[in-house]
Amino acid sequence: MIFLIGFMGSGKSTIAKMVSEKTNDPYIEMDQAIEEDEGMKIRDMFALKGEEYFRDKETEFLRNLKHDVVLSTGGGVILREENRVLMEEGTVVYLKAEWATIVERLTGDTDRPLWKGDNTEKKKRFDERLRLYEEAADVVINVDGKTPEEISEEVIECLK
Ligand SMILES: Nc1ncnc2c1ncn2[C@@H]1O[C@H](COP(=O)(O)OP(=O)(O)OP(=O)(O)O)[C@@H](O)[C@H]1O
Ligand SMILES: O=C(O)C1=C[C@@H](O)[C@@H](O)[C@H](O)C1
Ligand SMILES: [Mg+2]
Repeated sequence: MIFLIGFMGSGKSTIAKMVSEKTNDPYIEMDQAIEEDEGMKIRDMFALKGEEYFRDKETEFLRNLKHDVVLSTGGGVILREENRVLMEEGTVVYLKAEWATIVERLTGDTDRPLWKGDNTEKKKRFDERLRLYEEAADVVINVDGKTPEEISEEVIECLK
């Protein structure tokens, strides 16, 4: 089991897909799986049911994960201790991006419910999470200035 963790925009979906293609392990997009189970977009879940409801769905998803997969997690999966413990079942790879890289990639994005407000608010969320990503990670990969191809190779290398 490979868990890719990291802030919004760090490249989890891009890299999970690539690693899965190279290793032939199935790939699951956690946000998408929850949206399908709930029949609702995460943005709407946040608006209609609240963030805690979505966080419960994340924990339920991890509890029920049985097969060996490459999992692209949601950016906030590290917030709950239970999630961090559940992920100890597999190899947790943290895609670590500088703040500037995240801003460069997500400027103009309107799809992510927690990518909102001014830059100070967003940067605060980023800074508060750094420690939790580090704590949950078995492996840290710095992604700044690297291509998806290079990063996916690094991920595969560290699984050997
Ligand atoms: N190594 C890279 N170099 C340049 N651009 C990248 C790289 N990895 C991802 N991107 C681009 O950055 C954006 C965010 O990537 P991606 O959606 O994979 O991140 P994510 O971690 O899955 O984000 P989220 O948590 O919001 O789902 C996309 O437009 C993607 O094409
Ligand atoms: O960083 C976060 O808290 C989130 C990231 C996304 O992947 C989604 O899981 C959701 O928008 C919350
Ligand atoms: Mg993603």
